[in-house]
Amino acid sequence: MIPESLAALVEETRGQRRVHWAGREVWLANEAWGQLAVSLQGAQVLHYQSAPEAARAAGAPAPADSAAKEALVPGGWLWVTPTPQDLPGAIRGGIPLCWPWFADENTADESPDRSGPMHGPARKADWRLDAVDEHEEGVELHLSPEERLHGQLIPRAVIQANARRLHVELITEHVGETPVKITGALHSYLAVDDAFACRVEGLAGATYLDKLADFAERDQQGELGVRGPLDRIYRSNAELRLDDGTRRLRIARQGSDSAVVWHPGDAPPGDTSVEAARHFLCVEAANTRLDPVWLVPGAQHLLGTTLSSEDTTP
Ligand SMILES: O=P(O)(O)OC[C@H]1O[C@H](O)[C@H](O)[C@@H](O)[C@@H]1O
Repeated sequence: MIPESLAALVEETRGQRRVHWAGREVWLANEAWGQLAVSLQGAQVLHYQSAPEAARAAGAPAPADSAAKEALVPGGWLWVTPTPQDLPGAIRGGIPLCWPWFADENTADESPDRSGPMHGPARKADWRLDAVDEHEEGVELHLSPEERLHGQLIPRAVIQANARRLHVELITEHVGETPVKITGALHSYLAVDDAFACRVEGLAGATYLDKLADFAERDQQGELGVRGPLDRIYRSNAELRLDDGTRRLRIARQGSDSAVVWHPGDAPPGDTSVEAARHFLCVEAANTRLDPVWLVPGAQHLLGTTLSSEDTTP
């Protein structure tokens, strides 16, 4: 579910190409296996739609969103705001890479006054496409930041897309001399019919920190039904299912013992209308204060997420 100007660029693509959208350079693919859009700002996947999903979605009506400058076009597993911030802001939507910290959790390690940017510098930085590995079944992209973002750590991103799944990896390599603590997230904005009619399965019985209640620790009673604003960090490495009543998305995570579920309710950030916000739910593969990673010199950490549809995956 992406803005119609981006959807039009994807539809007009035959094979692969680079375009400019919302002031960012964006790599597009429209292939037999499906569609993919990746912004080079932040190595951020903006859109993924498998060919089987496209066939099912054809003809679905666009959701009403009169407040937006342009309509959100249905289709795909990811949501992008129709009113993105100008550069150097980050685009709200798709899968932003939060690195090397989640929210403001260990900015203290970066800046003693905890003044580092929310979710770290990676999501606003320029990344370059180091390699595109195409094959009949899909594509694999490798990206790295244009500039050093940390004195001792180097991140890189791997994005794989084919007709069955979207897989994103954020790999951190320690090239320095002293141990460093990292957190982070693959901050997936998943496209849903109605955020407040969603069910997230796989978290029943898990404990969570409720960020809307000063990080109070609670237990998840039964499966999670989203009915309003929430901002929770679940202690869980379980595979999750997001059911919005129209489709079921499977969310697997690698190297992540924290699952963040976030929706701002009827008070979304300024770059998103209330109506547009009804069509996303964030379910994030994360490392947070519950499972920070201490990287030692020479070590690597991989944070990954794999999205697949229960309808298309055998
Ligand atoms: O507005 P952003 O900086 O993109 O952050 C959006 C959201 O990200 C995470 O999900 C956090 O748990 C939320 O507390 C935060 O509001």
